[in-house]
Amino acid sequence: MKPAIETSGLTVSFGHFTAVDNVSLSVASGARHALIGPNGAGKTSLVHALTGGLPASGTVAIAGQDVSRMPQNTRVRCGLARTFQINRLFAGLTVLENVSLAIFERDRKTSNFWGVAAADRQVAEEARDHIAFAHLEDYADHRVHSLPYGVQRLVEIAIALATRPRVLVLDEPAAGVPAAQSEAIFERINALPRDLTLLFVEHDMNLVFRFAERITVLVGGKVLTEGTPAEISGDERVREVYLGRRGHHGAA
Ligand SMILES: Nc1ncnc2c1ncn2[C@@H]1O[C@H](COP(=O)(O)OP(=O)(O)OP(=O)(O)O)[C@@H](O)[C@H]1O
Repeated sequence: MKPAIETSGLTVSFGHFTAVDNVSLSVASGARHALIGPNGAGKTSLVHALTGGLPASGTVAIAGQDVSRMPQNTRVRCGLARTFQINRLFAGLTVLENVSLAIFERDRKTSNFWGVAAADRQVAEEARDHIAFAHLEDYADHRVHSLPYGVQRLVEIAIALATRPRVLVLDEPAAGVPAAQSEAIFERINALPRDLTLLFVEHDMNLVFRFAERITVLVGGKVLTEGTPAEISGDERVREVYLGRRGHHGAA
C-alpha cells in the first residue's frame, strides 16, 4: 500500500533562513505518527508545507497522488485535512451547527446555509456521525463558547472529519488544555477509525510515547532520525538534542 503521506526534498525558506531542510518523510497508511523536535525545529512549518499553507519546494504525495502544486483547499479534497484552530469555530453556534456548516462548506453550499440548515436532515445526520467519532454526542446541542477548552479542541477534530479526510494532521491537539485532560484528548484521537492516518506534533513526551507508533525527530529543519517509540527513547542523539533538554513544555 502506498504511504498516506510521502515527501521528498521538502524545503521551506524564509528569506535566507531554511526552516524545513530537504525533508523526506513517509507516513504509513493508518499510522499514528508523531513529529517531535525542540522549539524552532520546523515542525509547524513542515505541517504548513504538507497542507499547502506555506510555499515549499520538493514534493508531497497523498496516497501516491502528487499534491505539491495544489493549493490548500484542493489538498483537502484529496483527503489531507488539518485541524482548524479554535478561532475558526463559531462560538455562538452549537457543536452540531458548526459541524453542519463545515459539511456545507465542503459541498460549497455556504451561501444559503441559513435557509437550508434546518431543513437538511442528511447534513445533520452526517454531522452527528462526525460528532460521534469525536465522542462529542453529549455536547451536540451545546454552544461552543459554553464548552471547556479541551472539548472545544475535539470540536475542531469533528470539523476536520467533515472534510472526509484519509490523513489528519494535528498540530499540538492538546495545547492549552490542562495536563490532566490532555491524555483524554489523545485517547479520543487515538480511537478515530484505524483507516484514518494521523500525523501529530506534540511536545509532551509521555503522550508521544504512549500514542505514537512511529516518531520522526526534526532538528534544525532536518530529520535527525525516525523509529518506533522504543528506538527513539533509546537513541542517544535524541536524548542529547531533545529529551535531555528541559524545555518549557516539560520534556524531560
Ligand atoms: N513566517 C516566518 N518568518 C520567518 N521565520 C519563521 C516564520 N515562521 C517560522 N519561522 C522560523 O522558522 C523556524 C521553525 O519554526 P516552526 O514554528 O516551524 O518550529 P516548531 O518546531 O514548530 O517550533 P515550536 O515547537 O516552538 O512550535 C523558527 O526558527 C522560526 O523562528
